[in-house]
Amino acid sequence: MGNSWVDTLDSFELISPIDGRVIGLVADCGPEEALRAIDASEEAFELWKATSVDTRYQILSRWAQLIVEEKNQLAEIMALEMGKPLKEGKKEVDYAASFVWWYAEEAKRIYGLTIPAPMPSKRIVVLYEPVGPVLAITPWNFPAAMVTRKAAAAIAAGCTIIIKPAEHSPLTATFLAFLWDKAGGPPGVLQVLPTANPERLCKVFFDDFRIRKISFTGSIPVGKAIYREAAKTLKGVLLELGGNAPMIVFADADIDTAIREAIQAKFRNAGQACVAVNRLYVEKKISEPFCSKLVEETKKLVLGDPLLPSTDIGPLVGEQSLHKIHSLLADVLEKGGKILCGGKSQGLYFAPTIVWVSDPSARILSEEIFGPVLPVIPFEMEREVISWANATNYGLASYVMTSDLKRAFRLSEALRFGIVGINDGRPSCCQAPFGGIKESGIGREGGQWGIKEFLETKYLSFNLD
Ligand SMILES: NC(=O)c1ccc[n+]([C@@H]2O[C@H](COP(=O)([O-])OP(=O)(O)OC[C@H]3O[C@@H](n4cnc5c(N)ncnc54)[C@H](O)[C@@H]3O)[C@@H](O)[C@H]2O)c1
Ligand SMILES: O=CCCC(=O)O
Repeated sequence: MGNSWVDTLDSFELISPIDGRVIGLVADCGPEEALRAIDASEEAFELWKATSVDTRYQILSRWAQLIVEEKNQLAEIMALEMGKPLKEGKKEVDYAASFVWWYAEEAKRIYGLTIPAPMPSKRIVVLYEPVGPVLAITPWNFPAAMVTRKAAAAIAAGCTIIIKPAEHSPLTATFLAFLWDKAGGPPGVLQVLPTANPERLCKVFFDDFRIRKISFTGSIPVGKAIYREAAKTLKGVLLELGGNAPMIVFADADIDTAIREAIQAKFRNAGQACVAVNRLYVEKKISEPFCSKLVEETKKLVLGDPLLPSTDIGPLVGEQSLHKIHSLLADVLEKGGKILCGGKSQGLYFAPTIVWVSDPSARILSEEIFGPVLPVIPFEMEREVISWANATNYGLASYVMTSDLKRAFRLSEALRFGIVGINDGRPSCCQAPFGGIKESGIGREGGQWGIKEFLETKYLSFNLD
């Protein structure tokens, strides 16, 4: 807390999904620690908001550098605490650092405005100021990038930030805080409070007027609850919630590209990504050859110990995910579907699976799978597949595979999602606006949009008469 490590009365066991072993005891922060953190955050805010953008740039750059230098260590921590394979973990560390580099630079570009006034004696000036202390609540599936995507933008804007990481991944966030300290980050600007009881801890933050913004990434039900809580003291909210991404493959697509991108978009992080393909619509006239090639490529993915460099897919994060996936598959099979490959699990290790779905009422098409299972559905008409793709309350990512330029534009405009990947299964990057519409969220992270979430607009009216 501040920049010092604090002992708590309680702790909780951190269990690795690799083999169910206890890998550590983590401080279980409660209301007392929450209040201390808010005091420190408020005190630090007065100093941090007044720092020069050069200072912010230098500290953030050093933080980014240290994150990259500790890539192997961070990847190992992620593998141990939430099961991400090392090779993916290293990519995530680069992705996490890219936000810090980006916002180190973006701090320099918080430009105000002057506006021609209605009278010769008046001047209008518009300034952007940091919103104040921020609470960030992050998920376990991208334990490094979801922290830096929020923290770097908030800190660059001049805010202070308190991070409450997910119960499955407190160590990655804590290690990032250690690196922040090492980079010369001042006390109280970035704090991490792990807990086994998020509701009890976060109530203190929700009720405290001094927290002026909540940036949340996680599931839709929790996002909605946070939205209600934030309303009590009218805090701003940034909500990055779940997805149910369609990928539509037209017969005119480059099939090798479509398969490569589908595999990438589905099996990254064992399907535990908000932008993961949840429904793969394939034009009927190519569906058979497409599926056999897709199955052939999927079978090449290596399932196993995430600490081994050859592993592509590690364990699921917990039992709850496992039960959900088995139940979604059982429902598909009951409704006439067919497993084309995979479908089996051993412990938390679930084989990469392709399943043919013939009944549109299958639950797997309307719920977020969050695991390595790819449902394939044939279609015949463009208009029909657009309406199927849009028939969801989710609105995060969507994908179109086509070589027809006119179709690419038509589909980009017709799909009601915040992100459309055109022949691209991995659109996420630090430069672009990431976020959803409908129930997938409010606001955007990344690029020039991410920093604006942490800025207020102030209007100065000068009367020179
Ligand atoms: N849109 C995005 O950018 C994005 C990115 C990653 C994950 N997600 C979504 O996150 C979900 C998976 O992550 P998850 O299982 O960790 O989600 P989750 O909603 O269960 O938990 C997310 C965070 O909220 C905390 N939390 C849970 N209940 C809370 C409460 N009552 N008060 C305060 N905090 C609470 C958790 O401890 C965790 O830190 C999926 O739906 C996925 O699509 C979205
Ligand atoms: O889980 C969703 C976040 C991953 C991403 O930023 O691509």
